[in-house]
Amino acid sequence: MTEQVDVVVIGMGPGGEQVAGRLAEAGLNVVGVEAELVGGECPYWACVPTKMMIRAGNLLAEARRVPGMAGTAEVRADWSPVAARIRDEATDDWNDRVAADRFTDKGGRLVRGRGRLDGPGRVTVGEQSFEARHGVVIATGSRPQIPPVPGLAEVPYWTNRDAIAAKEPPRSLLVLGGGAVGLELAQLYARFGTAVTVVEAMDGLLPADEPEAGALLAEVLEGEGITLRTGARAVQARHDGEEFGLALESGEELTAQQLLVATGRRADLAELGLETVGLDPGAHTLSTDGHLLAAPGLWAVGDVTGHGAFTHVAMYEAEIVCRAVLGEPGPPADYRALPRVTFTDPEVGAVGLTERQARDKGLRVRTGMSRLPSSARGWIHKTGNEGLYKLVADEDRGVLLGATAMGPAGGEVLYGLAVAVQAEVPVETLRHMIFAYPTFHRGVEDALRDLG
Ligand SMILES: Cc1cc2nc3c(=O)[nH]c(=O)nc-3n(C[C@H](O)[C@H](O)[C@H](O)COP(=O)(O)OP(=O)(O)OC[C@H]3O[C@@H](n4cnc5c(N)ncnc54)[C@H](O)[C@@H]3O)c2cc1C
Ligand SMILES: NC(=O)c1ccc[n+]([C@@H]2O[C@H](COP(=O)([O-])OP(=O)(O)OC[C@H]3O[C@@H](n4cnc5c(N)ncnc54)[C@H](O)[C@@H]3O)[C@@H](O)[C@H]2O)c1
Repeated sequence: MTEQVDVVVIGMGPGGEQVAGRLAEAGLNVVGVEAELVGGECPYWACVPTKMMIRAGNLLAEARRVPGMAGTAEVRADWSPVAARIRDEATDDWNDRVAADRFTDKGGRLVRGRGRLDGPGRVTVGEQSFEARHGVVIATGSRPQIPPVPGLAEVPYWTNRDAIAAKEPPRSLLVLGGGAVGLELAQLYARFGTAVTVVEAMDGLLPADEPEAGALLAEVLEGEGITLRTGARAVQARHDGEEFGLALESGEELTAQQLLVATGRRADLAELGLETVGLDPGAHTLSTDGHLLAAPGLWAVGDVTGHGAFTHVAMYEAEIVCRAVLGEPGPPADYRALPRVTFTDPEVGAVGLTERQARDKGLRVRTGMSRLPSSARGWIHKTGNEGLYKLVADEDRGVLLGATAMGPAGGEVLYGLAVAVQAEVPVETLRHMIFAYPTFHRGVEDALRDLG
């Protein structure tokens, strides 16, 4: 028996939950299908618990900055309140009852299991089958991408999930991948006393960001005692029951109690039945139009679209899909001012294009940079004041294409820059603004001056 409904949402992470909840509230008959936990990766194994862990690590770091600034402080790190907060406050011990109730209270129907397309508008979940009058939304997110390093598949490595569920910090940790996941976790574990080594294949950390930001972050992390190996290729992984070993192409072998693989994420589209709606199940992401339509009556939101693996992208796309399904007017998706923040200390906030991306597009680019320690606020702040601002301007149009705000409040400073990129505020207008003294964001004025 096939049940007739209005909409089926496959995957109830931040993107799917938002679509399904809002459409149910609007009175549609919505089925939300979830294979694991309603809420997805973000609240249970990603954004929320990592930011709780980072908050704890940053508290330790701030306390260690007291000497020479405000007296003396004796700091003894203890992981137990961190592990307890993750269980009690962030994840309810990885129980999604609150999130599931939130959806059903809006009038939605939750079906537990793995959803699969079975032709246009049709979805099966185990023995159950649904036909969706308005359409189907794919919001199945992503999972860790494990690189083909010989031996890696045979060893009990950690992914982000294990790093978040850990009941105590390991004595030593090898982190494969110097991107956002790897570096946020590397720094916070190091602050809790773990001896951390990061192995990154590219020449610098955060290779998708401005190289100046990656270089400064490397300096900061090394200053905190983290060992970095950049431009390093892992050629063999092993585990002898006690210890992990990672052999590098250089001949060096790194060892540690734990190995965290943080080398990116990929959408897993193979088992979704995409071939039944004329789409390629071997694709890396689902291609969509400006209103997130992947095929007639089939929308996609979140990590599966490849527009940026961030919760704010999933939620932004969810709103567009809701409008499309409800027939409400609204603009198509616009990713020009996509913001992203890596919550290391200092935070690395970025929006729009990097200098390299802008030049690769053939644009005439001018850049401006300022360093936080030489701003008034940076000088006042003193210890922990590392940071920089970099602006990328389109010389022909006189507007910002992108910007990086790195510093103690880099993610917050980013907001003004994101508005400037989104609204195409002329650089000339930005130059004649008043920047409050002595804020961290005043460094943006210095970077504007450096734009020339
Ligand atoms: C360690 C870490 C930290 C992060 N920190 C941040 C951050 O600070 N800020 C930020 O913006 N982003 C962050 N992210 C990224 C963020 O978690 C993701 O971009 C976000 O969760 C994506 O949401 P989504 O709805 O696309 O998918 P997901 O959250 O992946 O949810 C997809 C859901 O679909 C379910 N599912 C999959 N296949 C099926 C199926 N066939 N049937 C039924 N259900 C299915 C899954 O079980 C899952 O619950 C972080 C990621 C990681 C790994
Ligand atoms: N604060 C945030 O918003 C936040 C935090 C964490 C994750 N995320 C999201 O999750 C996504 C996944 O994060 P991630 O850090 O896993 O991926 P990533 O793509 O950001 O970084 C992965 C890193 O691993 C490196 N790498 C790949 N293969 C390697 C190999 N074999 N050996 C050594 N290094 C290798 C890459 O060069 C890259 O620097 C991010 O792109 C981001 O969208 C966001």
